[in-house]
Amino acid sequence: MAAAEHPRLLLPQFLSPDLCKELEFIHRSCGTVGYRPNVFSTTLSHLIATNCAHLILPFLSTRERLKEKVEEFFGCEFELFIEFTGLISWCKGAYIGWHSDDNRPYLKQRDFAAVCYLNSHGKDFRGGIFHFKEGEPSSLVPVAGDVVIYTADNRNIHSVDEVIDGERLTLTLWFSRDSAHDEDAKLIALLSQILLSQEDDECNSNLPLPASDNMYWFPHGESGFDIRCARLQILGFSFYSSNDGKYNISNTSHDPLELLVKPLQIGRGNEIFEKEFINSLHALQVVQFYYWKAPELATERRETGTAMGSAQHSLIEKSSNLELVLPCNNELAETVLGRISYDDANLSFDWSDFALAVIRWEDYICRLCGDLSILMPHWLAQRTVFFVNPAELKK
Ligand SMILES: O=C(O)CCC(=O)C(=O)O
Ligand SMILES: [Fe+2]
Repeated sequence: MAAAEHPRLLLPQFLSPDLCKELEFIHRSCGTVGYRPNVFSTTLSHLIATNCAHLILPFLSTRERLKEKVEEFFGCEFELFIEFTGLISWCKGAYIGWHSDDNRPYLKQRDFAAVCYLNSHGKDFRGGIFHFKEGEPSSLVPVAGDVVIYTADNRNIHSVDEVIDGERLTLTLWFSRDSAHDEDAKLIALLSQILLSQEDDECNSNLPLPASDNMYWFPHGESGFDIRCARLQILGFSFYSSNDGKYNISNTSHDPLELLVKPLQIGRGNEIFEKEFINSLHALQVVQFYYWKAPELATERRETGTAMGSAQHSLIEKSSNLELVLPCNNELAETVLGRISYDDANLSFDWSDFALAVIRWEDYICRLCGDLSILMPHWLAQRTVFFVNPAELKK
């Protein structure tokens, strides 16, 4: 069958390995339960709504590069709007049968799809192979950095095999010709609200604020798990009460999940890290940042022969009454989220590297917040969220 009957485009290695890791860090720190069983997602509006507007910056240049590619390939320059941008992960048991992406009355506005693979089949997950019903290529094995673009109509009916193990992560975008579905307009509206509410509250402006608990709850029969607990737990950490048990479960008459929005500490093995985090999402973001940077931190330590973070932290010996007892089925969490692989599978956890990661995370967030404050007035004036190097604007 001729290619024109099934218009699609493959862009191998369109995203750099480090960008794939950065987006993975964002998803694992900020993601919520998704729209289908065993699927998790992080949308740009969710990032803005949870006080992490600065974390939309790493998406922007790829978003624009993809829109240009789609317009050029399908010959519709300057006609398209981005309808949706999101990180979507599929865990054990997730799959989708034959469908086109515009196959519901409320999805008719979708004209094109771009799926960017952020991790790789075989290494990070098993199953999850993509198939087109007709035309070539008939199957795609996800490889981190690769992108597939296709029309959202029935010329590109496709399916994804069930994920057997691990977490399959993509950055997925849909494009529309209909300006009523312009994602930027929604983002600008949200950003303007946030800007207004932040005027009186400067100091906490770059720490994550959790959404409602149900957005993090993965239900399973009578039990389930909170994704914030699960993500920490599968890496070997637990949450601990700070303030000598002031917030511990026995002192709370409310829902134990409320402890996740209060100050807390984290621990591992017999040790609790002394730093207090403002809430579970703050702690989770720093832990995920550590895992993004861990290979580079370990190399630095080996090369310089010193643990640079060692001067900057102290550990408290664990006392069991401080561990937060939360309603999380850990066994289920491990089954659903699977084993996590890192670049260097032999990398062992190191608290002094972690302490250094805390400092590097603060620098990273400060840089993004600085960039955001330069870009935001331009976005609000032009009613679109665009990428430009902030240094260019300062000139
Ligand atoms: O993740 C993929 O490879 C495609 C997912 C898909 O078909 C969809 O979300 O509609
Ligand atoms: Fe699809």
